This record gives sequence, structure tokens and C-alpha cells, in this order.
Amino acid sequence: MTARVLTPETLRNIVLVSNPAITPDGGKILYTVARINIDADTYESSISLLDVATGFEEPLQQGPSDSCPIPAPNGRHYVFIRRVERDRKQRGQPGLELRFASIDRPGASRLIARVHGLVSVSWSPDSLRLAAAIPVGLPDEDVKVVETLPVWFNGKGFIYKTQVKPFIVDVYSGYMEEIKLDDVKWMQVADIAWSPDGRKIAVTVSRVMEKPYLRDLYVYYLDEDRAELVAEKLSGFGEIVWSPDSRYIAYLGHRRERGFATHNKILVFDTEDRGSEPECLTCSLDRNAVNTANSDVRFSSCLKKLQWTRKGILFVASDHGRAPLYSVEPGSEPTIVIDPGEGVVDEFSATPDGARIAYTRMTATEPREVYVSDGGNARRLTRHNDTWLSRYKLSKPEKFVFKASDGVEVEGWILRPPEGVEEKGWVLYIHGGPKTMFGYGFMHEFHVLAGRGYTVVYTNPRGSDGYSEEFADIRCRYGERDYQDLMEAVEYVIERYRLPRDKAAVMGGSYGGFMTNWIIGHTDLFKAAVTMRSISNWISMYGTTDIGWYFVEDQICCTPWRNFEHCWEKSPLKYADRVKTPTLIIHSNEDYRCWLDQALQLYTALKLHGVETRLAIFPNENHDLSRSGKPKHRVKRLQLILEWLDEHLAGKKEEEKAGREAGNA
Ligand SMILES: CSCC[C@H](NC=O)C(=O)N[C@@H](C)C(=O)O
Repeated sequence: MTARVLTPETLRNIVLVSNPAITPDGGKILYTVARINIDADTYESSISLLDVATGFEEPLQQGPSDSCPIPAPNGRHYVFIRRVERDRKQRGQPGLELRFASIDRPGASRLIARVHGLVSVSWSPDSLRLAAAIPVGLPDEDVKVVETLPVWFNGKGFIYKTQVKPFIVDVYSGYMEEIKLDDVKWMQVADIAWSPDGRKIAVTVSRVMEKPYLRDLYVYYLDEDRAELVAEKLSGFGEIVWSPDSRYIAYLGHRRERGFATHNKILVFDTEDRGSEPECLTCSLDRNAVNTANSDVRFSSCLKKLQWTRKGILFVASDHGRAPLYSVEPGSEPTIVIDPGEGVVDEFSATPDGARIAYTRMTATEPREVYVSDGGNARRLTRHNDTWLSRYKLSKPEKFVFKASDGVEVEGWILRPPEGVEEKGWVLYIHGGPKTMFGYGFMHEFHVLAGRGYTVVYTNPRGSDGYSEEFADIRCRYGERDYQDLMEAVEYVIERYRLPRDKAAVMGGSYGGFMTNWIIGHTDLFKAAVTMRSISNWISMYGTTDIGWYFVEDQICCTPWRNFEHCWEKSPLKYADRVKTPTLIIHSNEDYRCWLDQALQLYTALKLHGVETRLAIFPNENHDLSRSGKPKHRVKRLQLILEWLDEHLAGKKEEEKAGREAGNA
């Protein structure tokens, strides 16, 4: 009997659980449940309410496009987002509704505001108003006349006329008023937070268009209708949270000590001692204080990545493929409060006293479910994925560690085909970033590959997250130590796991696509390659994408006018004339992170150099096709990958050719 294994279509089984928002008394958890409807080609999301004591669950909002519940401090109300369909005539109309509802009245809700997006919301302590960061300004309908940077942004489209501004919104009347920050002409607000004493609103904002990664921290005093600058030129994530006494602000980010390779840290600013240096609470940890574990089964969330409870500041950090929840207080060292074992704490929210924490956890073999922890006792509250999972065979990845040639330990995992599945070959899968990590996030795609008979090997080479800041820092040196780590990993697994040298493929997305392109230009070891949302030319990358001009300068250490030669040396396209590996190129036509030109240039070069190549362009998709693309496109993408591997590793093409020839004879 053949084993029942994950296939592209089993995406439909996965229930995407997100946004576990606990009420202030710790009695209830509001969260989003999303299903992937392949036939209707849509994600259907609703909001559920969990009673923590009994585990009893009831629907709060039926959907089909409701998400992001945020409970009010009074514990009785909440706001959420409803996505509304717009027909062609309504183009330009806001696609999101911000709604207000009572926890004890399932199904009912009232419209507060129609918006084009919502970057962040924070309740006033009296539960009457919200501080909200809202995008305003639309692109021209027809000819686009542009005078700003960037022209477009991945997942958002043409944003050249869009600014994200801070507002105060009355949840009862819907009355909105912009918060005026002194001297800020152009702005992109990253986060907003209402102080517990109700008197102040903190805002982090980018105000230099050419350097949008720099953020300033403001405090707006409601009584005086006046904003003051607290800190300048911060970078990183940009999330903020107030201390319970409304004096300090914890900022999640950094000062770019190692450019984009810098770990996000918790920096605490004293708003009553302006100009004083912030205290860094996580510097000793030397880990990125956000979760960067890769997974392709997440759904949008509005929960903050930081929370300051009366027991300390909670945050998740990336560590060796895992993501524990930590707590830290000024003057102390971070300690783990929720250890997810071989898993990741994906999102969390806590009661103000810090006594109870709701969170989602996932592992490499289980998508997210909701858990609750009361000071050490963790309980799982939902089982959305248990039944279907019990009907399928999923293998468990095995971790390996090897010493790279410079003596540094590098980690990786091997996922074998489930028992009963014929082994056809293996794949080296390279993650994006490069500052993200593989580890204990659920990857449907990996189980699909394994289900088809392909062992998946995935590692965290130099440049990855989950280790020290130094480990993540490969600036100016792409294609050097990272490439070596990967190729040394290949030799290690071939020997240790007896993997066939002549049945290997390489694949990856984004930076992983860059590295795939680089690898096929530097070795002929692989029998096939799949390069997705990839980078092939740093020179054109610089001027065509949403983050290109500053990402390239920081990571590759060149611009088209400075070190041009270095930009070209580090571009896989330079080595395209050496490539022999059959290569499948997958790209989305609205990928404004790594624009389509990256795929086209590679495709043309490979074609002209006689390399077997196939190019798949996905319409109306962006850089996140594999994670949040239209369900039918996600299925198609996986099918294309499997076909390519079958043709090149499992000899499907030869078999078909032989069959055709036999038929003709
Ligand atoms: C200028 S794009 C550089 C690559 C990209 N980095 C940041 O967005 C990337 O690798 N993204 C990863 C996270 C991915 O898409 O998987």
C-alpha cells in the first residue's frame, strides 16, 4: 500500500491559526482561524473565542475575511479587521474595514473606519479610542507620475503617493484626527503605542525618503497637543512598548552596527531623561530578538512582538532554529519563560500582570496551535490540525551539526521520505534573507518534496539568523563563506547519510535563489536547480526594487557608481556562461522585492548558453507566492517543482521519451 503523504493539494487541509490575543483578566483568548480554499482560490478567515478555563470555543465573527482581533483594556470590547471584496468599479475604494464589537455578542460588529491598510493599532487605557498608524494616499489611476522613493513595495503595489500617518480614532463615533509630529513632511509610521497613564502616544517614524530604514522616536503629549523627539536614527524592526509606569519606552531594533545583519535588540529609553543613552537589555544574549524561522503556513497577525508586563518585557528570539519566549527587565538578563522544545513560539500576548500568556507554537511536523501558559504550566488549547495530520505520514527531520573548514559549527536538518515512499534523490534547500533561519517552523513544501521521494537537506550557513551577530554578518562577501558552508554541508550529508552524489538538486528563494544561481555558476554537482524569486544581477537590483538601493549598498558593498566591478563580481549573471545545470526559474510578475527582470536576465542568459531552462511567471503574485499566494498558484508552483525534479532526478523525461519511441516503433 502506498503511504498517504502530503501533496501540493494537501495545502487545503492546513488550518492556519494566528493572533492569539488574551483578554486582560486572562479568561479568554480571541484568535483568527483561516482555511485555504483551493476551489474558490481564497483564504477564508474567521475569529474564534476560547474560554481558557474550560477550553470551550465559540465563533465570534464568521468571516469569510475577518482577522486580527485586538481586545480592549476593559476586557469587554475588541476591534478587528474585515477585508471587503471590491469589483472593478470600486477600484481605489478602501479594501479594509476596521470594526468594533463586544466579546459577549457573537456576530455583531460596527464599522469604525474604511482604510486601505492598517500598520499598527493601540488602545487607549479607557477603551474609548485607538492610536492607529494608517496608510493614506493612492497612486494615479492611469499614468503614474512619480516623485518619491520607492515607486512600489512588495505586497502593497504602487506606494509612491502613500504615507503612513498617526491618527487618534474614536471607536464609538469613528471620528479620526491626525497626530501632528513637528517638522515631519514625509512619513512612514512603523509603530504607535498609547501609554498606560493615557497621557502620551509614542510613535516610531521614518522621515527620510532615501533612508527609510532610519526611524525616529517621538512622544506626543495629548494634553498639550505637542510632540517631542526622543531619539533619532534608530533602525531595525521599530516596534515600541511603554513601561507600566508610563516613563520608559522599549524599542525593538538597533543602530545598524552591522547594517542589515544587526540583531534586533530591546533598547529602553527614559522619556524623562532626554538624551540619555538607552539601556540595551538583550545585548548579552547575542540573538535576534524576533522570530525569523521560515514557515509557509502562517496567516496575518496584528499582535505586537514586544509586551511590557508587570513581570518584565516579553519577546521571542531566534535561537538555533528554535524560538523561545524570553522575559527581561531593566538591569537584568533575559530568561526563557516559554521553552517550545523543538519548536517555535510564533506569536504571543500576555495579561498586564504577566501571569498568563497565550501563544501559538509550531514544530516541523505540526502547524500552529494555540497554547496558554500560567507561570510554567503550558497547556495546548486547540487541535485544529490533529485529525487530518493523523491520517498522513510525515517524517520527522533529523538535526545534524558539522564543523566547517574554518572550525565554526554549522547546523542543518535532513527530512527523509516517509516510510514506504520510494527514494528518488535529494534536494539542498536554501532559505532567504539571508538573515532568517531554518529549523522548527512547519514547511508544507518540505513534506511535499519528501512525500514525492526527495530527501530535503536544509541548513543555516553563515549569514543565517539564530546565532551570533557575527555569524549573520556576510556583508560584502556574498558567495564566499556562505557558499563554502553550503558545499561543505553537501559533502557532509553525502558521506554521513549515504546520499547519492548523482541525484542531487539545489533550490531556494530570494537570497536562497541568489545562492542557487551562484551555485550553478560555480559547480556542476547538481543535476537540477530550481531558483525562485531570485537575484541574478545586483546592478539592476539596485534601481528596480522596493529596498534595492540601500539593501545592495549595505549587503554587497557597492552601487552602480561605487565599486561597480564588485556589484558585477557578486552577480550570478556574470557566471551564467559557465552554467550546465538544468534550471527551473519561478518568479512572480508583481515581485517588487526582487523584480521580474532578475528572472528574465537569467532565463535569457541560460537559453543563449544552451542550458535546459524553463521559466514560470506567476501573474498577480508577489515575493510571497510560496507563503501567501493564491491557493491555486501555490499548488501549481509545487507541481512545477515536482515535475522538474521528476524529470531530472527520477528520469521521468527519459522514461516518457523511451515510451514515446516504443509507441512509435
Ligand atoms: C533585496 S531582496 C534581498 C533578499 C530578501 N531579503 C529581504 O527581503 C530575502 O531573501 N527575503 C527572504 C526573507 C524570502 O523572501 O524568503
